[in-house]
Amino acid sequence: MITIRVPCSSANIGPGFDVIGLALSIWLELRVDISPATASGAPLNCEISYEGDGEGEVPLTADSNLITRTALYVLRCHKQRVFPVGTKVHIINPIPLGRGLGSSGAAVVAGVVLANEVGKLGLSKARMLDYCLMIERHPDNVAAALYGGFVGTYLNDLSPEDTERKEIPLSEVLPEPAGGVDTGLEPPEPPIGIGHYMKFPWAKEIKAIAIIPQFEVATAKARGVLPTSYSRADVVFNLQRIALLPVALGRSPPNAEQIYLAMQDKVHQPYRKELIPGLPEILLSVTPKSHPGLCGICLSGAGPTILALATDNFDKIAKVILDMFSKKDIKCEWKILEPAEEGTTVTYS
Ligand SMILES: Nc1ncnc2c1ncn2[C@@H]1O[C@H](COP(=O)(O)OP(=O)(O)O)[C@@H](O)[C@H]1O
Ligand SMILES: N[C@@H](CCOP(=O)(O)O)C(=O)O
Repeated sequence: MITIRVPCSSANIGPGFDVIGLALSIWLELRVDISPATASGAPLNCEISYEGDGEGEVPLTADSNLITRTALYVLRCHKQRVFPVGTKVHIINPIPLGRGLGSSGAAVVAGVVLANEVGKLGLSKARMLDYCLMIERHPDNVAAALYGGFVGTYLNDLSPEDTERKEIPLSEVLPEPAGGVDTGLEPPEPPIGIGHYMKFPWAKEIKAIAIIPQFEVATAKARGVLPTSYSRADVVFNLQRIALLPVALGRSPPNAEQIYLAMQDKVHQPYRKELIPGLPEILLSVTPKSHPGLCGICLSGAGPTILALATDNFDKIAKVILDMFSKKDIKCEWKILEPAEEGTTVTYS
């Protein structure tokens, strides 16, 4: 059996829109078995079972499920049109879907790693990141999930031909359904070295409180509400804060005032308030002064989860945010998470 574990992630951490990612301690797990002797004749040779968040909703056919569609894309780039005979993939997913905790990033990473394992492709993590970026086009979640920890990411300036290849519509990378109409053509291969990352230190005292509302916001929708251009003042505001953020979050003991300031944003959070009732009030009123122990607060990824970074008083901080959502008739669950330093792992038993 091959076990693939991929952590969830919180992207942006305030000003680092599409740049900063933090891998956190909820893991998507795949248990993969290849036994030709017990092959069930499943389409594309892949039988899928699923438990956890999304059970009953997430499609379980290899050409529709995001994890196996991604794996098929990578396999087909390597001239393998189907899974090995008798492939069984059991998916255990505790990452809440559509809440800003990187469920799709984790699914894409899991799919690329699945293809690498079953196809015996021998891809490096750097090359696997290229494949992830052909699907999940912002690097913050996938780099954090693949490499683990607190990361800064960037995309290379590619040649015009490579840029064109990288921007091929998603429908051509992952035709829907992937295996339905198999044209036999090779899918578009990713250019080499699309994206890169750098790991930042993380102060051991800081934990992440995730307040997870019981409604979904599709990342595509939350990107659709953002403007296509910004004022110089707003860009400079974010640059000034993002320059401080990795230093402030790596310094031990943490300085809450510095972290709070470094987590302010004018690029995405203000525009997403229309999708998340109560967001501006929560971000403005929960501060290190009013709530000792709090270091900083932001929207997690595209939302609706709120991420509060804190060193103490976790229950009190969570409760005040739960109460504010409750006034808007929004129920939430909450969890204390820690950085997942290791990133994606593969084990064999
Ligand atoms: N484990 C999974 N298996 C299959 N599909 C998944 C899985 N996790 C996420 N997805 C897909 O990704 C979608 C959520 O992606 P997205 O809107 O980007 O939100 P998130 O913030 O959770 O990444 C789900 O609705 C589902 O289609
Ligand atoms: N930078 C992206 C991150 C989306 O993260 P997700 O966890 O909501 O998928 C964005 O802000 O759109």
